[in-house]
Amino acid sequence: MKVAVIGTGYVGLTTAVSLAMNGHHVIGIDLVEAKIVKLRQGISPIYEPGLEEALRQVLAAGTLAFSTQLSEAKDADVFFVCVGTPEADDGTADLTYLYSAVAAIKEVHNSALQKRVVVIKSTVPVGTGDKVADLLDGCQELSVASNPEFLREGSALLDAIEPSRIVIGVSDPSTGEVMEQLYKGVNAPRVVTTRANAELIKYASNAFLATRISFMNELARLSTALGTDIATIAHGMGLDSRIGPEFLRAGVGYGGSCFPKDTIALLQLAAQNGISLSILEKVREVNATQPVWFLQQLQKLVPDCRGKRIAVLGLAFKPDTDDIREAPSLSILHELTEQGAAVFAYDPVAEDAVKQSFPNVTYTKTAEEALAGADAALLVTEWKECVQLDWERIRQSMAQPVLLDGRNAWPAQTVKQAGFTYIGVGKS
Ligand SMILES: NC(=O)c1ccc[n+]([C@@H]2O[C@H](COP(=O)([O-])OP(=O)(O)OC[C@H]3O[C@@H](n4cnc5c(N)ncnc54)[C@H](O)[C@@H]3O)[C@@H](O)[C@H]2O)c1
Ligand SMILES: O=c1ccn([C@@H]2O[C@H](COP(=O)(O)OP(=O)(O)O[C@H]3O[C@H](CO)[C@@H](O)[C@H](O)[C@H]3O)[C@@H](O)[C@H]2O)c(=O)[nH]1
Repeated sequence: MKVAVIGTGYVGLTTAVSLAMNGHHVIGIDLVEAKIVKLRQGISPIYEPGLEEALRQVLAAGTLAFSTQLSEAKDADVFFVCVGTPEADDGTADLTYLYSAVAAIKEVHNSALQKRVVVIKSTVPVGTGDKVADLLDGCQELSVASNPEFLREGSALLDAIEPSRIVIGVSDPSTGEVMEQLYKGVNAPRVVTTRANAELIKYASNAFLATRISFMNELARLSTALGTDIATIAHGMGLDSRIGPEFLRAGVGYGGSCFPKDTIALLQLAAQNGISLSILEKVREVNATQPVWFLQQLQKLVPDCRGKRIAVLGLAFKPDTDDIREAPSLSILHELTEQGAAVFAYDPVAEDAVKQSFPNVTYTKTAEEALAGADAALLVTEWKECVQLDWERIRQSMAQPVLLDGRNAWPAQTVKQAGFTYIGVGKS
């Protein structure tokens, strides 16, 4: 099929590459010319292991092309809308990009006889698909499907190729058939339902995952008070198949481009409908205070950070991405610099994104460099470069052997044996 993918961020780019790998003829569209220029050269504007290689393969095979002009894709059978839906000032999802993409489709699409589908992949509030259908009312051959995306940054392409499920929201069977043709050969359970259900499945999934994390983070605070080990507790809980092992890792809090904005958007959607999602409110509150709680643990060991050299390892909101949107590292850097600490930070790929906001931080080329001479070290993102370290050498290079493990990823026993004072999140 001929497919236009509008927006070449995480979702658009991985959608375009995976569809092209599946034999569709795909054209990726973005307003930002610099992105398109790079993409045409096989350079991915986002960092993810393996993504650039896959991009180059489909470019070479001729199944994927890029343009700034949607008119070049006017013959597409399917228009994927993958533009951002960021948090507006009031916490609702800002649909400006989405509606302008829809207007562009309406303007360029080639009013042929065959059916064409506008697929909303962006995360949007319940009712948006119906509004888009209303906007396209005059275009008989265009129908609208909601097809939310569940990929995770860092493994986005793999998640697009092998999704956990394909959720398709449609209002007529023939649109469902086009979607089925599009995903032919993709081995994943299907949920074919209404657009509204599909839209809510997306928000509910993210809200539930965020809830698990905040539940474990709050429990970690109790675990610290009791002297128990949250990782062992999570393991014991996760063996129950009704609970499962995923998303039970306590840490410095969740970040990223999705959980923060999608939880507030869901709260606002509920409020607009007269419903209070009080559990979700707490989830956000716990997440906002988790970096604060973490720094209180540092205070136990370093009561006054003024003039102290503090190493911060990891800045991206999670490993294998250069995304720093809503990363817990940002509030940690802010607080430490406010307190007058001399902060030495290391991240294998996210340094440039952070630099502008924190010019007073010293950025190092290796984790070892950040740790040398430090009075304490904080693990904020569990990059392998920040976790697999020669602890004997680090012990000798640090001014004070103090480790605060914000991801429970350092080997607690090993570092203690090497002479470090170690504190994790909900474990000591
Ligand atoms: N990032 C994720 O992991 C993820 C996962 C699942 C769902 N989502 C959802 O998918 C959507 C996109 O997320 P993202 O992270 O890829 O966003 P992004 O902001 O990284 O990328 C969006 C891209 O769309 C482009 N764009 C905006 N308006 C356009 C237009 N009219 N025509 C062409 N291009 C246009 C922008 O220039 C940008 O490159 C959001 O709704 C998000 O919530 C994101
Ligand atoms: O047990 C855990 C798991 C994750 N995290 C943190 O949670 C955040 C989000 O992680 P993850 O969900 O892996 O990354 P995202 O790429 O933001 O993916 C989420 O958000 C996407 C955008 O909507 C969805 O598509 C995905 O299904 C959903 O997992 C990160 O800061 C992680 O460090 C924890 O603290 N503990």
